[in-house]
Amino acid sequence: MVMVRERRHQQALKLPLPPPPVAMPEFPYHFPDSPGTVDRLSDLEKLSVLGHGSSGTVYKVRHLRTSSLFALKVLRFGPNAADARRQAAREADILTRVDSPLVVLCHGVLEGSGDDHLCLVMEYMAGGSLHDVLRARRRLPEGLIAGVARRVLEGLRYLHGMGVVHRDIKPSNLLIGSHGEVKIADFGASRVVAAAAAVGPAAGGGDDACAGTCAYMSPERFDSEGFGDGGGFAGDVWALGVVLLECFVGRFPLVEAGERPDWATLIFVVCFGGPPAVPDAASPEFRSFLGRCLEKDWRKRGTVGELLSHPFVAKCCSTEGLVDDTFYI
Ligand SMILES: Nc1ncnc2c1ncn2[C@@H]1O[C@H](COP(=O)(O)OP(=O)(O)OP(=O)(O)O)[C@@H](O)[C@H]1O
Repeated sequence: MVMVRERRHQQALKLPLPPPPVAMPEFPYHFPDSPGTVDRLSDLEKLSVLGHGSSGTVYKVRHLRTSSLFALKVLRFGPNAADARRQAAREADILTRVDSPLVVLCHGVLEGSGDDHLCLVMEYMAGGSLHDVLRARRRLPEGLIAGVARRVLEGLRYLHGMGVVHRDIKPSNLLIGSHGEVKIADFGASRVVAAAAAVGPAAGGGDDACAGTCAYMSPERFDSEGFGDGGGFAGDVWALGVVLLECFVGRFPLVEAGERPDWATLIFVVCFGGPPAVPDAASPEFRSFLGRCLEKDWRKRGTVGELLSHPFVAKCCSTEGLVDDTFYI
């Protein structure tokens, strides 16, 4: 094994290319075709804090002239401002490309008063995130999980078709509208790869293997040498599988209850452990679906297209129950 690894290192004369430079767009960024464009921070009134993330705070805001509600995501550039700016520019660049009811839309990208933060004016999602729902309800019934799976797969089909790999699918990045509709949010870790490569699971995953949240990372993102590089799109499918299993068991499913999913523990479990355990209570269809998402070899993992015709998601589409108490266990 050591010899094989040594030989692999000797052959690895190709260095990964540096990431392509991301041009900083001019702010305020205008979305020419969007009637809901917001181009001045002073037009927005802060109403409340919706949540905090690693890159900043999200506020619920009202547009003074139209009374429309938005979520204002304030990205703060800390001491490592150049990296954070590059990431924000990348996120803004992707947001300007996407336009789908399956994705949380952006209505403006604005500079704050200083140059230490950037504001994204996002579609307001009244139901919060899937993370909020799980915190309140702990577990979801299979019918709702199937609905979430279908929506996220449709969103991934749209994004992957445009060459966008999300790379951070997790409960707090799946937002819920007032009628329970699920949309994919947060493109801070995403990459655009060649759209032509997006038809299969084999497209490259980009430069920094660690972008996004490591808890939902696939084996090939933890160890591209051992599992083979090229899990960009397939990595989103793995993350979806972990999210759905979490919805079923009511806690992060890859470690024991009470154990912290730190980097070392996760590498051990994800790369060296067996396939994630699915409780006996899961139906055969759900079990089979999870097995296709959580296949450790990305080459054998289910593709988005295949999973959309899987019996588990083919029979149910509704996610209305995410905002309706009577649906819960
Ligand atoms: N468009 C939105 N509408 C309603 N609530 C939102 C919206 N965007 C974010 N939120 C809320 O704000 C919280 C923080 O979002 P944010 O994207 O900053 O961080 P995160 O995804 O939770 O974590 P991190 O960015 O560290 O991975 C979310 O969990 C969600 O509850």
